[in-house]
This record gives sequence, structure tokens and C-alpha cells, in this order.
Amino acid sequence: MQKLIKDGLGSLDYARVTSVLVNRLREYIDKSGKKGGIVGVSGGIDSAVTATLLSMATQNFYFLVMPSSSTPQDDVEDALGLIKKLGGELKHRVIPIDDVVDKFSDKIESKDKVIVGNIKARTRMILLYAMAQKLDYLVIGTGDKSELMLGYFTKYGDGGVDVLPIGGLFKTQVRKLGEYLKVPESIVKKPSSPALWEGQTAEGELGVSYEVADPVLYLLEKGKKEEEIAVETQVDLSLVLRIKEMVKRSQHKRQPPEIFDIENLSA
Ligand SMILES: Nc1ncnc2c1ncn2[C@@H]1O[C@H](COP(=O)(O)OP(=O)(O)OC[C@H]2O[C@@H]([n+]3cccc(C(=O)O)c3)[C@H](O)[C@@H]2O)[C@@H](O)[C@H]1O
Ligand SMILES: Nc1ncnc2c1ncn2[C@@H]1O[C@H](COP(=O)(O)OP(=O)(O)OP(=O)(O)O)[C@@H](O)[C@H]1O
Ligand SMILES: [Mg+2]
Repeated sequence: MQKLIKDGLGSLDYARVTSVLVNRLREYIDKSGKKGGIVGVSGGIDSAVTATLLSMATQNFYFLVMPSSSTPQDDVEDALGLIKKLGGELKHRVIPIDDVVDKFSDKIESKDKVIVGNIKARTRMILLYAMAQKLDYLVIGTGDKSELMLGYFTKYGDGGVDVLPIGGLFKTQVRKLGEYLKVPESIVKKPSSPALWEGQTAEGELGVSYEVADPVLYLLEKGKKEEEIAVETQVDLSLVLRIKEMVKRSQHKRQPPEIFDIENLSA
């Protein structure tokens, strides 16, 4: 990989990144007038890093672990282990969601795994917002830059949050930040998965690894031409084009709903 990509993706000062993100998060919560923050902790790297940063920003943190039938037992154990490490024994709840999810899917008569998976993500969002309101806290999002750019999240599900502290870091960087923050190895080394259905992995569903996608996303954001990116990253042009298409097609997930303007009715 070329130096430019290495500099952008590989050589961040994670001590500095940590202090900037923790301070920004503390300030954001203070300015919001809310008392603290809540995070859904899944046993995956994004929520582990976000929960760790939140616990460094404020004592007023709260965690929800919300397993479904497709959540591996190891994930629940990893989530609870992390919460204990962060001192969250009295500041968390485990809320299984299958009963609620089944009610929703029955109502629309669908067992489609993507539709039911999105119901799971949105059920978690509802529980996080309800608990946040009860505590007078904000909902702290866990999305990283790779997922955000690719649109690899459920709109108004895990995408429905108040702030995205690690949204400026690519997935490969979040893993490195996790190592720096001493997130348990079982979480740092775990392949990313939304766990919305059994056997689902992020890289399997996306059809590309984050190690490959991240440099391409990085250069796309820099405005580089597809052909140049293919040469620079040694990724097939067809894959570069597919990644670019994912970014384009998910634009609607990264912006508020379009409001139709009626200012110029005569035009
Ligand atoms: N052009 C447009 N303008 C405005 N809205 C548009 C639109 N095109 C679609 N939409 C709307 O967007 C909907 C589709 O988006 P959405 O409901 O999100 O659904 P969709 O993107 O189909 O599915 C979510 C994807 O994210 C993955 N995911 C979900 C949750 C967590 C994680 C994770 O990494 O942990 C990953 C999941 O595995 C799946 O591949 C459409 O049904 C439609 O309502
Ligand atoms: N079982 C769960 N309990 C609590 N929150 C969950 C659960 N599953 C998903 N979430 C929430 O949804 C977010 C999105 O899931 P996602 O899988 O992208 O993140 P992750 O598991 O933290 O990291 P990774 O992307 O590496 O798997 C999680 O970070 C978490 O906030
Ligand atoms: Mg996950």
C-alpha cells in the first residue's frame, strides 16, 4: 500500500485521538443539557470502543445489552465482561428483544431475514431512546466511517442516534483504537457482524474485507478517480466501482429526509 494511504489510515496517534474524542464527547453532552449518555453494547468492536470512550468522558454512562435469538452467546459474555471492566455493574441492563421483534414481524407477516434484522436494529433504537429519556441521557451512536460511507447500517435503527463519536474513524482504525484502549482481545479480534441473522458477517455480506475497502473509501473521499484508486490500492477496478456505487446508493441514509420546497410555486 502506498505511503499516502498508510499515513491516512495506519499511523494515527491513538493517544491523541482518544483525548480529542473523549473531550469532544464530554463537551457535546454538556452542551446538549443532558446528564450523560447511553450505548447499546453488543460484544463487537464499535460499541466496545464507544462505550470505553463514553466511560472516560463521564461517570454518567449507561449500557444496554439487547440479545436476540441470532446473538451469539459469546457476544453477550464479551459485552458483560467489558461492562464490568468499565465499572458498569450497576449501570447496565440486559434486555432480550425476541418477544418484541416477533410481535412486529407477525404484524407485517414477514420472516425475511433482512426485514426482521432491520426490525431488531430498530427495536434496539427504541429501547435506547426510551431508556435515555428516562435517565435524561443522550443516545451515543457506534457507527464508524466505513459503515457510514458504505451505508452498512439500518436507517433509523443503529443509524438512529444523537452523536457519532467514532464516525470519523474507518473500521480498521477503530480496531487499532480498541487495541490502544485495551479492549479485551476477544472483542478486538472478533470479525465484525451485525448478528441480525445466524452466521451473518459484515465482510461476507458486503463481499469485501474492511482491510481492502478502507483504503478505497479513504481515496474516494479524497476525490481520487476510480482508475487511480485501483492502481494505488491494487484493488480491481470493478471492486472499486462497486464500492463507489455502495457509497452513492446509500447517500439517503446519511442525510435528513428531503423537504420539498414550496417557496417558488411559480417556477
Ligand atoms: N433514494 C432513497 N431516498 C430515500 N430513502 C430511501 C432511498 N432508497 C431507499 N430508501 C429507504 O431506505 C430503506 C432501506 O434502508 P434500510 O432500512 O436501512 O435497509 P437496508 O439497507 O436494506 O438493510 C440494512 C443493511 O445494513 C446492515 N446492517 C444493519 C444494522 C447493523 C449493521 C451493522 O453493521 O451492525 C448492518 C444489514 O445487514 C443490511 O445489509 C428503504 O426501505 C427505503 O425506505
Ligand atoms: N446484542 C446487542 N446488544 C446491544 N446493542 C446492540 C446489539 N447488537 C447491536 N447493537 C447495537 O447496534 C450497533 C451496531 O452493530 P454493529 O454490529 O455495527 O456494531 P458492533 O457490534 O459494536 O461492532 P462490529 O461492527 O464490529 O460488529 C452496536 O454497536 C450496538 O450499539
Ligand atoms: Mg456487531
